[in-house]
Amino acid sequence: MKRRALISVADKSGALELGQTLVALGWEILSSSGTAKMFRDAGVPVVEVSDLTKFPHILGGRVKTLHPLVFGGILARRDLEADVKDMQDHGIAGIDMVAVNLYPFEKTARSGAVLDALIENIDIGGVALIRAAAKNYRYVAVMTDPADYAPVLEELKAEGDVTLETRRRLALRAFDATARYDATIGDGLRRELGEKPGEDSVTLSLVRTQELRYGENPHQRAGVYLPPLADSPVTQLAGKELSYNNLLDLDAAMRATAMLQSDVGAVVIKHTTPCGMAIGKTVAEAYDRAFACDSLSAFGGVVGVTRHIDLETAGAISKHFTEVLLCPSIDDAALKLLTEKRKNLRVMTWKGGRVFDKQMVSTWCGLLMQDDELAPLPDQKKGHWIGAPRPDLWDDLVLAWKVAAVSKSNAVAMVKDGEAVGIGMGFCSRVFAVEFAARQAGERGQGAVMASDAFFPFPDGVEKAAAAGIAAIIQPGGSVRDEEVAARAQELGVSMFISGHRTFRH
Ligand SMILES: NC(=O)c1ncn([C@@H]2O[C@H](COP(=O)(O)O)[C@@H](O)[C@H]2O)c1NC=O
Repeated sequence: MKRRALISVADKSGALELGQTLVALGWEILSSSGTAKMFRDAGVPVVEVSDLTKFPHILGGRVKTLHPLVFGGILARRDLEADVKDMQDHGIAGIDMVAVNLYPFEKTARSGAVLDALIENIDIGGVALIRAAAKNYRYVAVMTDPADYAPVLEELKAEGDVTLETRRRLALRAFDATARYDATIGDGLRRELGEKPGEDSVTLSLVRTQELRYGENPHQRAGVYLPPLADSPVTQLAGKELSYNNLLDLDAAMRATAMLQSDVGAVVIKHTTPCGMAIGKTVAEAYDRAFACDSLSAFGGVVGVTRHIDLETAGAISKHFTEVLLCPSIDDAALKLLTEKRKNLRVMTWKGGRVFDKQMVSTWCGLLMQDDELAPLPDQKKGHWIGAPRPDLWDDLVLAWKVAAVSKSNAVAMVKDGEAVGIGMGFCSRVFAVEFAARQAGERGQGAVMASDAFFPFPDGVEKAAAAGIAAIIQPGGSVRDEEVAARAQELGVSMFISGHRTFRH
């Protein structure tokens, strides 16, 4: 008996050669209407599915291959007596190979098509054919990608058959392909219908869009993965390929510049946390001030700015070694200067936007997911002052709040005149964070303000801040010792604003 292949493909590349070779090897080809026409036009013998089933393609192609003579031929277990009897009783002939690729839902969604077009590009029969063939891989070879044709044909010629090992591998890939297809449909329809994904169970399909040279360390393999319908929100204009650690720092720079968005601001990130952050009248000024906070640590940092980069800013940035520069846009002349002076500098533009609404962290206990919101800003109407209100220091308090909110916990930030002068971050004790920030600030701590990303568990952090010359503190409150802490601040003449919310970043 002739072996039979069902070929039903939306993407017809390579399909003609596949059919021709199979026919030359003595196979019979079975195809749906468009694919059958392609074979007929090229003079390749083909049986159209509707001729086999004696049932026409109906509903404009919505039902073409969905028929027991097709699915029976794919799903029958050739060595099971009951299945063989069913095949004989119903005149079903076996189908030994299925080559199917699906209606281009992803391409249609990316083209901005409306709902009707999206719906018509949801493949039903093709997915069923693939799943049936993959389920019955012990007897059937399934190909879902034109790249499969050549190696499978070669094996067929060399071995006289597609080996079980190959059929198994193809089947597993096929199930991945249909899962990815359905996840993409879910994403595309959700987007079109303005629905948010559910939270009880999450279907994520991710495609590796970039293979990274290595991960956090050279012995770790790594890559960047995106959902099929998502694009990276950043564009690289110059420099070496981003590394894994660059991407982590870039994320921190995106968050920090988003926090600074209402101002002309700049941030320098090291190890996913700011080592300088400031606002200024110009981007160049903001950058110089951000750099000055901790110029030692800023070496090899990731710089983010909130406004267009002109030649003056490029001149300022080019003075120092920077790994990555993130900006909304940049002058051609500024880019030229930067790339001439700093060949490896990766220049990235970002107009806003991000890939996921949820922040996902993989732990040894499972994937943690949380809302990925920017920290809420303090509001004088919602929080309250302890001691004398200092509206004159409010702008600095808000900036300090922003710096602490994007810094690693435990974090405190000291700010004076629109510029971070000391950032204590990543400490296990809040009092150590204050000591570190105070050491960095030195004389500049006199009359500065300080933000803390969480409450003070004891008065000691406030005492250290007062000793550094801090005039006002902003903190969430919420400690059992809040009253003791507030009383100490008043004794020391430090005004305190209680904002009401915490901004941990572990
Ligand atoms: N409805 C069906 O019975 C059906 N069977 C196969 N297809 C798809 O039809 C496409 C090929 O169609 P044609 O050979 O007519 O160009 C393939 O992408 C295949 O996945 C179908 N179409 C969609 O569901």
